[in-house]
Parts: sequence; C-alpha cells; structure tokens
Amino acid sequence: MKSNSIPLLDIALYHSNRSAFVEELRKACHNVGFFLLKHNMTPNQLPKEVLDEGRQFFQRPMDEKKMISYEQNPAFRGYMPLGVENTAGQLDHREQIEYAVEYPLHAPESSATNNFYTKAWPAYHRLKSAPNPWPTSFQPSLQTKTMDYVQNVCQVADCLRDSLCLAMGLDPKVLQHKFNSSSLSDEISNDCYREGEVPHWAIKMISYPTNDHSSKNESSNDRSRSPSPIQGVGAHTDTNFLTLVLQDNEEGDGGLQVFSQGEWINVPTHHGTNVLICNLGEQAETWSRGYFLATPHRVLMKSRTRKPRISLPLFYNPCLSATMEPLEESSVEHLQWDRPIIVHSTDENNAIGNAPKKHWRRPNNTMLTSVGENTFKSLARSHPHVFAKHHPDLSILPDGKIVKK
Ligand SMILES: O=C(O)CCC(=O)C(=O)O
Ligand SMILES: [Fe+2]
Repeated sequence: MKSNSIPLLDIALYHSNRSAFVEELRKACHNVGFFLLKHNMTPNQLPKEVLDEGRQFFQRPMDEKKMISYEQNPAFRGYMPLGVENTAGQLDHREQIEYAVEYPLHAPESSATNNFYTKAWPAYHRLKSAPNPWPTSFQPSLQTKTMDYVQNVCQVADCLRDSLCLAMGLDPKVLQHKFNSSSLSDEISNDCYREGEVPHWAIKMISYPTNDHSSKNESSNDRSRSPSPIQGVGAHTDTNFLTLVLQDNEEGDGGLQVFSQGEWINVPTHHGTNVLICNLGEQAETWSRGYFLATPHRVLMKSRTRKPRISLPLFYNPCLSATMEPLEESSVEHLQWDRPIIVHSTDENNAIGNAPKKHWRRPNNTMLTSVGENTFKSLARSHPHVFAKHHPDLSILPDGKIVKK
C-alpha cells in the first residue's frame, strides 16, 4: 500500500453535500481508520500561526520552558522535556506541552475547590483540578492562538462526530449527548447532561528533534548513508475518540506512519497546513463494534532535517462523565462490510467479521467504559512519576482501574 492510499476528504463537502461526505468518511474510517481533511479554517493563517507559537516556545531556554513544567501539575498539563516518555518500553524522542479543557470551577482563585478535587472521587475529577499552565509571562500569544485553534478544530470534530453517526445510519444525537450537554437541553441523557460538561479535548504541541545525532559518531565513509530512524513516538493506538493532527512541513518527510493492511505507510506531507490528519481512537472503534478502526501509528524521524518537526494533535473525547460502550449489535448488523475479515483471537467474542459478535471488544483491550476513568488511566500509565507525586493515595490495577490504596 502506498502513501496515497490515505484518503483525502474535504470538509466543504460536509456543508454542500452531506450524504456524499458521509459515504467518503464511512469508507475511510472503516477501511483505513486514517484520513486527511481539508479544513477551510478561518483565519486561514491560524494553523501556521499556532505551529509558529509552538516552534518559538521549544526554542526558548530550558529554565523558561520548565516554568510550566508538567511535573508540577496534578492534572497532567504543561511542558515535558525530551526523554521522559516511552512507548512499550522504548524511549520516545519528543518534547511537548499538553493542555486540556479548563473547567470553570478550577480557575486559580477557587483554591478551596482545588483542594477538594485533589481528594475527589471518582478519581477522574482530579483531571479538572489544575488550570492550564500557560507561559503568560514570556509568551502570552501562545495561549490566545492555541485557544483560537482549539475552538476551530473542535468545530470540525463535532461535524465528524455527527457524520460518523450518519455513516452508521444513526441519529447524530446518539453521540451528541455524550459530548455536549447543551445539545439536548430538554432530554434526559447521561451524566454529561447533569453535570453540564463539554467535550474533554486535550491538545499537545510536540517537537521531534532533528535526526542528525548519528552523524556525530560516524566515520566519513558512513556519512553518505541515511541515519537510522529515531523513534519520535512508538507504535500505538489512540485511547480517545477522534484525533486531529496538524503538522508543519517546511522540510523532511513528516515521519508519521500508519499501519494499515499489514504495511507501514507514510502519511503524505505535501498538503502542508491545509489539511488535518485525522484518525479514530479506541473509543470510536469500541463504540462502533469494530466497524471503524483505531489504527496503529508511530512517528519515525528518518531523514536529516535542519529543523525539528512540530505537530499538534488534538484529542477529542466525550465528556469525562460519559460512558462509551459498544452499540447494540442490531445497530451494526445491517452495515456494509468492505474490508477483509480479521479475526484477532480464537475467542469468538473477539472476532471482527461480517457479523460482529454480540460481546464485541477490542483485542487486548483494557478500555474502561467510563470516559473519565479511561482518560485518567491512560495519563497515569504514560506518566507514572506525575501520578505518584500528585496522587500518592491512588494506585492502578493491572486492568487499568484506579483504586484507593
Ligand atoms: O506527532 C504526530 O504526528 C502524531 C502523534 C501521536 O500519534 C500521538 O501523540 O498520539
Ligand atoms: Fe497517536
């Protein structure tokens, strides 16, 4: 499979011919789980500007960057230097800043409330406990540009979420009530409705270093050879519902690769900042009983470039208080099944095929049905030292459940 097999969609079609857009989206999400989306964002300089903000931040001295350190933040937000993350035991090479939804109760002045939330139960309420650590004193524009960008991308994500329902022959309300309480003001729905929550988005600004480290140790004869790739981030599936990535492409081959139909394929870069790279996460796969795919992907820095690669994934999630579980079997059995049947296990309950099984679940999955618990578990597992430092009263069981010690 070649790089051009990642489909290219255009959000303009969603507005001009929704059923045609929905059918393109259905094919992309069912067969590949990844697609590129022309986004039409306004102002159209915004994607470039927000990437520039990220680039400027990463060029700052370490003592400034550490002023917004992730380590200090009980809600897993802020700056993380190179070399603190790994995927499946292999070191990742990236530095990043992470932000997420700020909940009204958690403004800095409500420190009494913060105190309450550090002891909160269920534990996922602690994800609301700290405001985003913005670099206000030395780069205030990072906050304004990032928040403008997030607002734009969340609007795109809302359209995709509705379209995913339509692609399964469902009313968009089926998902709307899990993502946004205001969408269903007169209906009894789930906890989102009661708590008045919004989609729990999180955004990362990531810088992958240049791949010139190996040349320092090579003899002159070796210098003509390509350096061995470095792992920006190891192969994984995203644990959220939908991810939308903006990448800068001033040079280099991008580095993002997708594992589809048995092969690693390069995500094309030539569309630049006019497209968002979109992929489905484990929640979407589980919800659709495997009809849509959460496709493994990784970032490998292969070529020598002069500048680090900057990327901005936005992770779009339902409300923290929502639950995500497989749809009823009857909601999916009528769907057209295009891709080859893959059986992940000899256990027939794990089979993915023409007739999704009643108790469908992801292979090797420890996804928890509570969105809040699942989100907290993923963060705690990726950053055990932050979890241990700020939540010493908690521990994670092997199945991902977070319990009091
Ligand atoms: O940087 C990218 O292009 C993708 C990053 C990614 O897959 C992730 O952070 O989950
Ligand atoms: Fe990812």
